[in-house]
Parts: sequence; C-alpha cells; structure tokens
Amino acid sequence: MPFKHFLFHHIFRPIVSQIFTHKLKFNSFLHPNSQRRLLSTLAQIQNRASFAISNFSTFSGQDTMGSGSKQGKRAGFEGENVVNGGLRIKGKAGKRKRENGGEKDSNFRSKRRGGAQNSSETSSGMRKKNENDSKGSLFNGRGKKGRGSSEFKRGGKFGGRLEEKIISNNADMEEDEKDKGFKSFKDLIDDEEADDDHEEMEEEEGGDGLLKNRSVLKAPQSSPEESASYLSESRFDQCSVSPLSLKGIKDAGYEKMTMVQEATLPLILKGKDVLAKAKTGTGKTVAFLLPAIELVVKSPPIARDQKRPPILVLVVCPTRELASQAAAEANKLLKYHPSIGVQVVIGGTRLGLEQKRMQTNPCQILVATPGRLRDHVENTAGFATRMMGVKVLVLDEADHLLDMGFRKEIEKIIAAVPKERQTLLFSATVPPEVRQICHVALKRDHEFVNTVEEGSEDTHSQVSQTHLVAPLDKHFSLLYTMVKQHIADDVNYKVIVFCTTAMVTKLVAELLGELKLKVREIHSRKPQSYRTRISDEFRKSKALILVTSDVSARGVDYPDVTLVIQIGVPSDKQQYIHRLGRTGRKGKEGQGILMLAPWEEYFLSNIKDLPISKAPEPLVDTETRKKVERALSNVDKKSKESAYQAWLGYYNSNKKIGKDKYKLVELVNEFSRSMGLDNPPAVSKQVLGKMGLKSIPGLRSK
Ligand SMILES: Nc1ncnc2c1ncn2[C@@H]1O[C@H](COP(=O)(O)OP(=O)(O)OP(=O)(O)O)[C@@H](O)[C@H]1O
Repeated sequence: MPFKHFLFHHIFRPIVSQIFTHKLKFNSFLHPNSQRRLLSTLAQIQNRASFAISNFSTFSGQDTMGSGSKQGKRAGFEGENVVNGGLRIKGKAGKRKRENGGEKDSNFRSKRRGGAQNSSETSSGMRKKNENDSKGSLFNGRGKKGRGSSEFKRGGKFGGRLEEKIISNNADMEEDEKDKGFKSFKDLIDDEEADDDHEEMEEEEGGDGLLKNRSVLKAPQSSPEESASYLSESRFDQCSVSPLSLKGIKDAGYEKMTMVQEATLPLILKGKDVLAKAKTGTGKTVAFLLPAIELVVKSPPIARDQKRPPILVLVVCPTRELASQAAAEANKLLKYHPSIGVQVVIGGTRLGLEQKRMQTNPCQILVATPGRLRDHVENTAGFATRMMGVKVLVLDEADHLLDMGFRKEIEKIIAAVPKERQTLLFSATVPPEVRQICHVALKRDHEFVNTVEEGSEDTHSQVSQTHLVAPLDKHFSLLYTMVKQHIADDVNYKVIVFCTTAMVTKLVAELLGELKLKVREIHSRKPQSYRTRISDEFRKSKALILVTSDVSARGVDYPDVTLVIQIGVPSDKQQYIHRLGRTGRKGKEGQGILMLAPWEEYFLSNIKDLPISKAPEPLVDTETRKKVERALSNVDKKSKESAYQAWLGYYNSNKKIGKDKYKLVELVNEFSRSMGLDNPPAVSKQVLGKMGLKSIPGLRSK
C-alpha cells in the first residue's frame, strides 16, 4: 500500500472521524461561534478526507459518493447545479460569510454580482422576464436569451428547458426512530428529549469548495404579484406524464403545478439527482412522488412468479405520520395504476405483520421510517435483495435525515441500495452543514433547486409571526388566554400547540382539557394506532386544538391550521420553521406565536432574519389566573412528575441552558412551581446519574 494511502486510512481518517464523532463533548468548552467554526471545519476536513480517500481506488468501504467521485478534486460540490431564483455568475463563487438564511445569501449575491444587478427591483424585473422565458422554454421549447447575464440552454425531454448560470439563492423529531442505541436511557427520561440544538454553522470565507464553479439553473419564478402564490402557471397535462397518472392527478384536484413541482419535474424525469428546497406546504410530496411513479410506469411489470420483486422507489421519512401521509398521497396518484403497489413500513407496528403484508402484496414503492427500514433490511428474509432493485431513493425532510441524529441509519440505508440510482432530497430547510454532507447521498453533479425567492425568508409572508417572553409561572395562564382569544376571533379555529417533550405535551393537553377546551394530543408515548386516529381526526376537523411534540413538526399536512403556538425553546431554527409551517399551507394565511421564558430569549437571535415581532403580552385577569390554577390542581400528579423529569432532560441537553447545572436546577424547580407543585418531584438516581446531575443541590432523588 503506498504511503499516502496508509496515511489516509490508518492515521488521518480515524483521527478526523474520532474528533467528529465526539465533537459535542469537547465542543462544550468552546464559545458557540468557535464551536460552529470548528464543526464546519471538521465537516470540511471529513468531506475532503473521505473524498480524497474515495479518489484512491483502494477505498472499498461505504463509498457513497456515487459514480462521479473519481473525477473531482473537492468534496461533492464542485460542478453542482443550482436551480433557483437568483442571478447569474460564471466562474468561481469564492468567499462568503454565513450569517443566516436569506441575509447571507443576499450578501453573498451582491458581492459576487459586482453591482451589476443589486437592487431587488432589478431582480424582480428579471424574475418576471425569466418566468415568461422559462415557461416558454420549459413547455414549448421557446427559450430565449435573457437579458444581460442570463444564459440559456435548450433541449431535454421536456420540450426544451431554460438553463441559466446564476448564483445560488441561496428535535425533537420523532425520537421513536431516532437514536435507537440510546433508547433505554431515553426511555427513562422521555422518548422525545431533543439531544442537540443544531445551531447554525458558519461557513468560513473561502476554502470550502462549496460555492465554486457552480453551474446553476434558473427555476421558473413567479411574478411579484404572484409571489404569495404557491402555484405556477404550468399545468400537469402540459408535461410528459403518463395519461393514467394525469387522471390520478386530476382526481386529486390538482391542475396547475406548484412552483417546486414545476422546477423539479423536468429534472427528475431526466434522471438527475436533485436537492430541492421549497417552503412548507408547497407540494414537495407530489414533486418527488409523481416522477418516481413515472419511473415505475416505465419499468417492466413484476412477473407473477417473481419471488423477490424489486423495490423500485424507496421513500424515507423521519416520522411515522409523515411516512403514512406520503404513502396516502402516492395511493391517490396511483388510482389508475392498479398494477403499481405502495406500502408503508413504520415503527410502532408489528414487524411480523409488515413482513406478511409485503410477502402477500409485493410493492414497487416503499415508504419507510429509517429505524423500521433498517429492521427489515436486517431481519426480513429476502428484503435486502429487494432493496437492491431501488432505482429512486427519496429522502424527505432531507436535512433532518442527514443531520447527526439520523445520519447512521441513512448511511446504512444508502449502503443497502445500489450505487447506480437516482436520489432526491427534499426539505423546506437546507442548512449549510447539511449541504456539506449531501454528497453522502447525492451524485456530485446533482442539481440544487431552490424555489425560495431571492431576498425572501424560509417562512411564508402571509403567516404573521410574534414572540412573547414571559416568566415561566405565567406561561399556562398566558397560553389559555391566547387560545381563548383566538377561539373568540375565529369560529373555524384550528390550533396546534407545540411543546418541548412528550411528557410536557401530555401535561399541557391535560391542563387545556381541564379548562374545557376541545383538545387532542399526539406524541411518541401514545400508541401508533392512537396517533394515526388523532392525526386523521385533526386533519378533518375544525374547532379543535392539537397539543403535540415534534412528531408533528415536519411535513404533516393538516389543512387550514389557523394558529401555531410554540411553548419553550425549539431545538433549532429549522425546527421553528417547520413547526410554523403547519399553518399558512397552500398559500393560506396563518399565525404563529413563540412563547419563551426570559432565559430562553437568546433563541430570538437565531431567527432574527425571520419576520418575527414582539407580541403585546395579553392581559391575564385574576379570575383567569385562578381558573388555570384550579385546573392545574386537577391535573394528575403523575403527569406533573413525568413532565418535570422530561423538562429537566430536555433543557439539560440544551447546550446553552444545560451548561450551568446549578442554574438548570433552579429553572426546573421554577417549572415545578409553575405546575402548582409545592415540592419538586423526586427523580431516580439512575436518571440523575445519566444526566450528570447526581450531586446538584435542589434535586430530589429516589
Ligand atoms: N399541484 C397542486 N395543486 C394543489 N394542491 C397541491 C398540489 N400539489 C400538492 N398539493 C397539496 O398541497 C398540500 C401541501 O403539500 P405537501 O404536504 O406535499 O407540502 P410540503 O411542501 O411537503 O410541506 P412540508 O414542508 O410541510 O412537508 C397538500 O395538501 C397537497 O395535497
């Protein structure tokens, strides 16, 4: 083995991977900015290390780089195609300093544009023109040369397509799937402790190779007056989709494509790998399902005597609700394709039942949550063989699936499907650290489609966002007052209240129930059958409140939600955006309120680029306060004890709040008093030990 191979395999790579794996431990000594820089640098080093290694033919492990990995010199991003609503640049993109979502992108753009087209007026004018051009070229093959910087290529299956060189425009999740290895401990405290607040990383100026030499494609854009609309002007029947799929689409009530569907469909039909970012509730599910179905339509039918028919399309979703929903959407589109089957495999149901179902009813499309999928790969006879037939792999909520929580599962899944496949990554949020590791799943020449318009935030402008900072002991009565006020204002109210953990969710639901509000709860401690039932009920209902943990944060499509309240600090900015995205779907209006305690106020700086303003504190009269106190006294003591422990676990794992354990204990005891408990509940020694809180005064152990 040449010396440089030895150096990479046995010295450099193990060291980097060890550092990366244990980053959280030594990170805690550093200032947050340094932490971010360190993580970013490590990610870059690791990308380079693995890429450099993959360039050597001796690397035979999990080469997830795809077929192009041997050609490039940098990790995964050179030559990436970006589709979005920006302006063009040729050559190297060079340096940028990451601050946050939209801000940094516009900074970056104006830097690179060199003043040629800096004003938003210019860009919207440009967008309007491009919209017309793109429509022509996309569907009629009438692409024109754009003004100044636009550069169009024509051709492609889809009747000619606009291509433009432009600049990038650039949980507590369902823990029943996440971190399986830590399940036993997590069970002790709460299934849904968010283990990380994934803070935004900062991209260092230059050197990362991320933004250099991008070939960038222009997405069709809406005109300014249309910008609030999620729909494009293009109809499904204008594109090369099979007549039977079109019938299904029509029956589902879809006529025009949404912006993200219009932008991604031609690329996916052409066989490109795509990373797509589009705001919440704008039809991403159909955007990946429809072309995936078309691929199945074009594949040879399953022979009746085929023992292990291949799975052709694999969709991976982070939560059970989302997987079930995606499968339901697939079934709608498959209405006139009786020979194409879709099945869903999710945690919380009996593995044996799923195995049987798959045997008797083999499907070409499988929708799964990561943990259960791995179970099948490892324990279901013939399943691994079937996975080797996968032609399209979809990672829905890709940023979350690729972050540290699910990363291992996803790597295993990727290793179980063929390297020669098409991969699609969709999400409403694509933070830079996730883009840095996209090469884990995508080919190097993938297209980045960004339908979030230049200068616009990742949230919807038609959703009003406010924050309220108030002492913990006021939170319950404030929540009640706000909800009551909202109900009085809107008879068709549909409210979602997000809480930090499953057990806090349970407590809040019980409290609102005691206060005679119409309330339902969903969290990971509820059986799956219950979760499905409540989810279906809430989808169809009006005049109902859903109190939930982050199992409902991403992707779940409840129509007409009028208000989203988030109590307590969300695990990160992305989670805030996804939770808020349960309202304002399909261009509708909505309202979001984030309620924090004073010591959680720091989080507002993470979302400072979003249009969130300070809410006036609602007046809580004495009668209301007393009513809430009485209701609290009726809430089961056990629920309070569980909420106390879960709350402690959640904030203990928060990098900022959990750093000072003495302060943390003061805060959890404040929470205890806010629930009306005279004495803080005792927590088992084992749990306290695992949380590293054994000797902290103020905690009672049992
Ligand atoms: N072309 C279309 N026309 C009208 N409605 C559509 C169209 N495509 C999808 N929808 C509907 O839009 C709603 C939102 O779609 P979907 O849940 O896929 O959004 P999303 O972008 O994935 O949201 P999230 O980011 O929250 O996951 C769904 O009710 C879906 O049925």
